[in-house]
Amino acid sequence: MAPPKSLPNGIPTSSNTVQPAPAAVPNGVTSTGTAVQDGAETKHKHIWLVTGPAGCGKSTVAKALATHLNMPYIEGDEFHPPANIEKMSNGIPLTDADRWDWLTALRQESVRHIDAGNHGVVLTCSALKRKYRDVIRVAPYFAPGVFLHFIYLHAPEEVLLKRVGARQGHYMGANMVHSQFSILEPPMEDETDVISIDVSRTPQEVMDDVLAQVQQTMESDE
Ligand SMILES: Nc1ncnc2c1ncn2[C@@H]1O[C@H](COP(=O)(O)OP(=O)(O)O)[C@@H](O)[C@H]1O
Ligand SMILES: O=C(O)[C@H](O)[C@@H](O)[C@H](O)[C@H](O)COP(=O)(O)O
Repeated sequence: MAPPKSLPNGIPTSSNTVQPAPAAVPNGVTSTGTAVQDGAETKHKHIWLVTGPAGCGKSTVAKALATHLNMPYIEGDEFHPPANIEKMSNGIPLTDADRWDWLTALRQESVRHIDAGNHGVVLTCSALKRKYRDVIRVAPYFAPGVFLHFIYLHAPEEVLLKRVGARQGHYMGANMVHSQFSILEPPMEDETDVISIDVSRTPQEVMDDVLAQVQQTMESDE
């Protein structure tokens, strides 16, 4: 399939050029049953994208999942240009325009890891709006055969407010949480490449659920 039409910065122009998502991108993998313990066992390559608003636990979950699956981990926060970091540090929410190049960079970095021979990759990105998720959903155009899965972490705003408030040394302050919720578009039912996880539970409960659902996703498409 030809790559979608894109803007000069490589961003697909609109949803009518971003066809892939739920139906066209298979959501699972044939595995030997040991896939979750050893990702190298899987036949297909995977991008596991951990999403949700600030403080939902993306980094926490992604690091543990990457270790478990023996895959590289891409920390989305590290791919913001300095101008974005400065804005967020000053309590100014990013705009769509601020996010496009960042989203493309994350997609390209994921594809780069797949091209380099890794059997999969785990990355973090808030991906608050559906059109942001759609930017990543075109990854299989650039890495044919890769399967993309979103792991959407959700909890009430008050819970995340407390967690971001308690977190030390991060440019994203608690004053940014409300703006994240105000633009959040939780994945809809037709976004069938999404696993939803309630993160208002303990880290252990969250991780147990993530690993169970990841394994189930893989096995259901065997
Ligand atoms: N399930 C959880 N329960 C309590 N605290 C958590 C949980 N998951 C993560 N945290 C803590 O909440 C804060 C935000 O988590 P983090 O992984 O940085 O979120 P994100 O990457 O989505 O912004 C961190 O201080 C982290 O240790
Ligand atoms: O750890 C966090 O608090 C978030 O991951 C945060 O650092 C992320 O970079 C922003 O969410 C920027 O992107 P958005 O404004 O698109 O969420």
